[in-house]
Amino acid sequence: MPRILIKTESLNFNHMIRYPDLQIQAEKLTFIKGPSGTGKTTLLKLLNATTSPASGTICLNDESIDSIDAVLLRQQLLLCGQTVYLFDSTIRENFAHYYRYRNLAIPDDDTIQKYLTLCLAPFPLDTHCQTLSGGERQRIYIAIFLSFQSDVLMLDEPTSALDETTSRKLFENLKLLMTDTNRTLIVVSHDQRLIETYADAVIDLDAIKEQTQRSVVNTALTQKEA
Ligand SMILES: Nc1ncnc2c1ncn2[C@@H]1O[C@H](COP(=O)(O)OP(=O)(O)OP(=O)(O)O)[C@@H](O)[C@H]1O
Repeated sequence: MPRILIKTESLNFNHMIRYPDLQIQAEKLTFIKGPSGTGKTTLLKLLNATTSPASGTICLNDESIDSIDAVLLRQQLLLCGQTVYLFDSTIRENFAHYYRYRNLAIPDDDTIQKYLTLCLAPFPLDTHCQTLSGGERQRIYIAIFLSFQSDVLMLDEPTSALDETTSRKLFENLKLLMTDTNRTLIVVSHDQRLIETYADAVIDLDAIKEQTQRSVVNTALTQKEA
């Protein structure tokens, strides 16, 4: 029986977006899709309390996130946003900056290289990030977040700067790693081919919007057959 990791109830953002009650399974890859402006990014931010709902509840393992320390919550539900923030320094220094910011020991070169390789960015660690392409920078940014090994990794549009082949390879690696390590991946994406190939579950906010308009608000979880 799949374990429910996250449950939302009567979630309302800014009296503007009314989410139906959602359930996200542990150790699965859940995609969130829907047209621009339907509240995909906002949902990720609500889940790790980067932003607050006007009303409604979010539970992580049956515990309200209101009773979880915000820093711990954000470490557990790590959000890798759609805007890539890298410092104008080397790849090694970028990892170091992010680890120092979190007061964590900086990983050794082999570990950094392992995550870069998983994210299809196997560049020398002394490469300056400002010399890299948009897609290369995006992969390095994801590698940094992946390396924190959070229980839940939330990726917002992780393939927006990547071609189809690179996107697929990245997701093959991500899915394998998260499955092997019993971790949960939640991904906002518009890429229907990626969703069809890799999703264990899909939350479609467009369908939700239509359901809401018809006042038939049900679970948004479309679970694929195992
Ligand atoms: N802090 C905020 N205050 C008020 N409104 C906000 C705030 N953040 C987002 N919104 C609004 O909420 C709606 C949903 O935004 P969100 O970024 O979640 O959409 P999205 O589905 O991720 O869109 P996209 O696919 O374009 O990234 C938008 O209308 C946006 O303007």
